[in-house]
Amino acid sequence: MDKVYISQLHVETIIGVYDFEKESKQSLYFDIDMLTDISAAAQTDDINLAVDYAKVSERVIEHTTAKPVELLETLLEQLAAMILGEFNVEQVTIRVSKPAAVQQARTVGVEITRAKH
Ligand SMILES: Nc1nc2c(c(=O)[nH]1)N=C([C@H](O)[C@@H](O)CO)CN2
Repeated sequence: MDKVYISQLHVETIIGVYDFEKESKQSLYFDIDMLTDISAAAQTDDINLAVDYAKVSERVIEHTTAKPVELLETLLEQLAAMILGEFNVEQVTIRVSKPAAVQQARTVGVEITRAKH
């Protein structure tokens, strides 16, 4: 299967378990791998037959900033369902990093893989 990907998409949003995290935005960085068959897009040179990484990026930013959640896990499940539901993607892997969360670590985060069933 082919892959369309987005690397280090930066989004500022309210996210976190603790009260202080609900008061100011933090940076999240997303890496998204989307498995899809690119042959129809390649043969026709038609963006409408491609998984448009710009549109996926827009939707990820929109969803992430729309309604705050506490856990990265919750956000990733929602984003995976959105991408599989709205785009021609068979399987998606999303990794989110929250670099300010643990002072002693360069970054921390969560990664999930979900497929269409
Ligand atoms: N597995 C997770 N662990 C933690 C999360 C999370 O979303 N998933 N979140 C926090 C806090 O919000 C943290 O970022 C603040 O330091 C802690 N652990």
